[in-house]
Amino acid sequence: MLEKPLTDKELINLAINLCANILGGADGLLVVDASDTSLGKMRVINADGSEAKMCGNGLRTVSRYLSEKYQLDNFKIETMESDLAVSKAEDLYPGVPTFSVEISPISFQKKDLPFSYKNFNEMIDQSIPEFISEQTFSAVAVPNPHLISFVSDINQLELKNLGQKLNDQNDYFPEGVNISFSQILKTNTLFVQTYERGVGFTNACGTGMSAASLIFALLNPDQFDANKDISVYNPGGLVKTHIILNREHKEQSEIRLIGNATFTHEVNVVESNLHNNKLNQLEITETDEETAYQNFVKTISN
Ligand SMILES: N[C@H](CCC[C@H](N)C(=O)O)C(=O)O
Repeated sequence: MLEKPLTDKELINLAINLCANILGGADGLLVVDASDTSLGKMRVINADGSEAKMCGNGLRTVSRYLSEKYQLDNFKIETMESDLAVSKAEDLYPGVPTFSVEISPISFQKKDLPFSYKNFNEMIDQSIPEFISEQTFSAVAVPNPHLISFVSDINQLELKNLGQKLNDQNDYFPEGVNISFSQILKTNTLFVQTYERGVGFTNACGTGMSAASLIFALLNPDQFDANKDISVYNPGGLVKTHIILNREHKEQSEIRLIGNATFTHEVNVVESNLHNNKLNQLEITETDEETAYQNFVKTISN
């Protein structure tokens, strides 16, 4: 714990510097604070310095950090909009610590994303020619904003162009949006690639894979088995999701994201250098966990 918390300005400067210049780059900075309501509080700062309401991959790693700090396997973590239930799960593979986290709250309302498109209040399996013709889109907040489109093949250039269009100054998503293209490989098996708000392409987006799983369950009853987890492949590997779908009140559906919480390096830094955004004297020690995760990735084939 820091002697003196970083100011928001210090956090933003540090996130931009860390994500651009350390360890070959990172998607964002996770901040663990004390909490009055849960075991700890997580804040998410994107690589561009913007703050997000939620980070699914981040919540799993913060869960592991707090689980090991307090020797607990089931607890809650405070996030911007709600305190979320997290639990240690069975390792996906030897040497791959795994956590299951609640992804919530869920909203399809335009005010919660926010988006504006014609007089729509929701955007579900909607043809939006202004985005990409012959493709349908669904928008959901978990609670950060996601735009999901199911495709037969992922056109990365189209995904990048749409990602840039809807995260630059635009009238559709004034606060930007994470965009995922997803393929349905077979029953309860997806591939998801995400262009993330505030970052760009990442290996995996936990909330993106969670949002895609929920929309998949909603739109594909014939390929969704509610009694089983969904396997979600991504450019970086695999996670599982579990969806409890409430068709009558879809915002009361439940999402659990289950996946690795891999600490690739330990980084020690003098606190004053965090406040001054000086990262030229870091003490970095690599762990063997990335090797274990890559060994796991070798065993999965979609
Ligand atoms: N870029 C996202 C935040 C990080 C989400 C992602 N890293 C995840 O694992 O969910 C946003 O601005 O909403």
